[in-house]
Amino acid sequence: MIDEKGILFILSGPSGVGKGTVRKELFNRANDLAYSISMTTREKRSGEAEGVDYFYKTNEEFERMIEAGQLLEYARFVNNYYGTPRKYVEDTLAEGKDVFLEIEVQGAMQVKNNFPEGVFIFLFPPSLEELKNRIVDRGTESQDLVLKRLKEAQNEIDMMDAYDYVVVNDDVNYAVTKIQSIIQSEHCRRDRIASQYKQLLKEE
Ligand SMILES: Nc1nc2c(ncn2[C@@H]2O[C@H](COP(=O)(O)OP(=O)(O)O)[C@@H](O)[C@H]2O)c(=O)[nH]1
Ligand SMILES: Nc1ncnc2c1ncn2[C@@H]1O[C@H](COP(=O)(O)OP(=O)(O)O)[C@@H](O)[C@H]1O
Repeated sequence: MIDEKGILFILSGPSGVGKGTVRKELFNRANDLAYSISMTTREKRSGEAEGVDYFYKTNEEFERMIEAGQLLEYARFVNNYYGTPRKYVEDTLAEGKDVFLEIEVQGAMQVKNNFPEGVFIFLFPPSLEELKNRIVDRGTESQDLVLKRLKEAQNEIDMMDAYDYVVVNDDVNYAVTKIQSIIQSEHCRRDRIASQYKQLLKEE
């Protein structure tokens, strides 16, 4: 294989659409993807653990990482910072392993600038009403924050055209199967490009 680097997959979409749920199910099904655990300044929710769901940082620590260029992308989302550790992603891709990011839309757009060869997947709600129900039913946000997240969702949906794929999250299992198909297709596409390249080398 000519290109032995892993492929970077980015799953994004509005808050409450089911990114976390879909990502967890994707990683439950045996595969050799590496999940990049993000840094955040938001408070740990009950049931979450350091180094599993996020690396929890203070504002000061996070801003020091930004200044030191340690983040591949970062965004402020509903009054908190969220960011992707650059070194983990670059080292893992260099080892030939695929890396999977689950991030919000502003950050995904930064990754698109730095890593245009990444594969961008937008998770789409069956309807806005259903999106609202999911955020409310999850019960992690106050009413004020639910409204903030919904307002943000409208802006995020406007960015959908910038993505390579749109997956409707009507049913978790079906959405995960579609994402697995995208991963397989992208490997076949990469192999095709590699085989064309090999052919070119032979002809030289
Ligand atoms: N830009 C960026 N967004 C992230 C990162 N990690 C998580 N997010 C996104 O930040 C948003 C808020 O995450 P969180 O507070 O965990 O809430 P939830 O995902 O809605 O349950 C979600 O859209 C996440 O996908 C990251 O490293 N960078
Ligand atoms: N396909 C689905 N059908 C019904 N409920 C879902 C589905 N996917 C996720 N949910 C629920 O919606 C809520 C938000 O999901 P979550 O994964 O936290 O979203 P996100 O990470 O995008 O903010 C959760 O309560 C989750 O159980």
